Amino acid sequence: MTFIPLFIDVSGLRVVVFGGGSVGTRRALEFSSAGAKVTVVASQFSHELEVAAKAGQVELVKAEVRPGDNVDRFIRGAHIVVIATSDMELNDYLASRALSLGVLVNNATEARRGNVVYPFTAEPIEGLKVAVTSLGLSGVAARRARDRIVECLSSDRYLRTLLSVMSKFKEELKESVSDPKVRVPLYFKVSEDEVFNRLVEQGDEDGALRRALEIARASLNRA
Ligand SMILES: C[C@@]1(CC(=O)O)C2=NC(=C\c3[nH]c(c(CCC(=O)O)c3CC(=O)O)Cc3[nH]c(c(CC(=O)O)c3CCC(=O)O)/C=C3\N/C(=C\2)[C@@H](CCC(=O)O)[C@]3(C)CC(=O)O)/[C@H]1CCC(=O)O
Ligand SMILES: NC(=O)c1ccc[n+]([C@@H]2O[C@H](COP(=O)([O-])OP(=O)(O)OC[C@H]3O[C@@H](n4cnc5c(N)ncnc54)[C@H](O)[C@@H]3O)[C@@H](O)[C@H]2O)c1
Repeated sequence: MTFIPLFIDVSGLRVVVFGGGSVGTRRALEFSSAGAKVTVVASQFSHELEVAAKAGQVELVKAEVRPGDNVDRFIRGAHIVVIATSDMELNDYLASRALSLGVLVNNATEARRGNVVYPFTAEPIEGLKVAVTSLGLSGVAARRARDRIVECLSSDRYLRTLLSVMSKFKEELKESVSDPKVRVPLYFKVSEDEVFNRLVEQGDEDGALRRALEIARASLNRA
């Protein structure tokens, strides 16, 4: 089994969450605040979910489900199914039904009995979004790894300046050079230039951007 990392815009997607306890609540609210249409199926719901349902943020379906029940009626039409009940046998059953219906499955109780894993994340650091997972091996280790990456990125002035300068450079180049085959080599050329890197290191955004544009102009004039 190979998991590849993706960042997904879930707005407008239909998400069905089985389980309305602490994990089901967290997932349902996160998907809902990212714009997904969320339905939670569970025998009991947290207070938070009831409040969210009253505010129209999630839909609640109260049902006691057993392995072997017809659960396809809940799953059909969903893009993503989240499995987070406290009944392990039921979770296995739900996972196998959802997988056989071709739906993306996030199994919060056993990562590899699903095909989407929920990573440890952080607020974007200067535009960089971090997500780390151990694919269920150890959440404790994955959380520590996330914290270390965040610490490292937050104190890295070079990277912060580089991101800001390169995004502006890219914007300018996209306006004047329509062919990406011409644009992209310029990004690499700039990122390897010693003077450019020194300016970035010094946090001189304006100077670094000027240098990048100079390099681009010189290359384009030569071509
Ligand atoms: C990121 C975060 C997202 C989220 O859940 O929202 C997340 N776990 C978080 C919290 C958390 N997890 C656990 C506790 C209880 C206390 C503790 O143990 O610390 C708490 C704390 C709490 O709940 O508050 C224990 C636990 N976690 C899993 C199992 C089942 C198992 O491992 O079999 C067990 C029981 C283990 C056992 O019984 O032994 C499984 C998963 N947890 C994952 C993600 C996925 C891959 C993780 C990886 O990279 O390996 C995966 C596979 C689920 C998935 O893919 O959906 C969230 C971060 C919040 C933050 O940012 O700090
Ligand atoms: N972050 C994570 O990914 C993480 C963290 C902790 C635990 N877990 C796993 O997730 C599972 C759920 O954890 P929790 O803390 O949310 O549990 P919880 O006890 O708070 O909630 C369980 C939910 O499942 C529902 N449920 C149980 N049996 C049901 C049935 N037969 N039909 C319908 N609904 C049923 C309950 O009504 C409740 O809403 C745990 O068993 C654990 O394996 C994952």
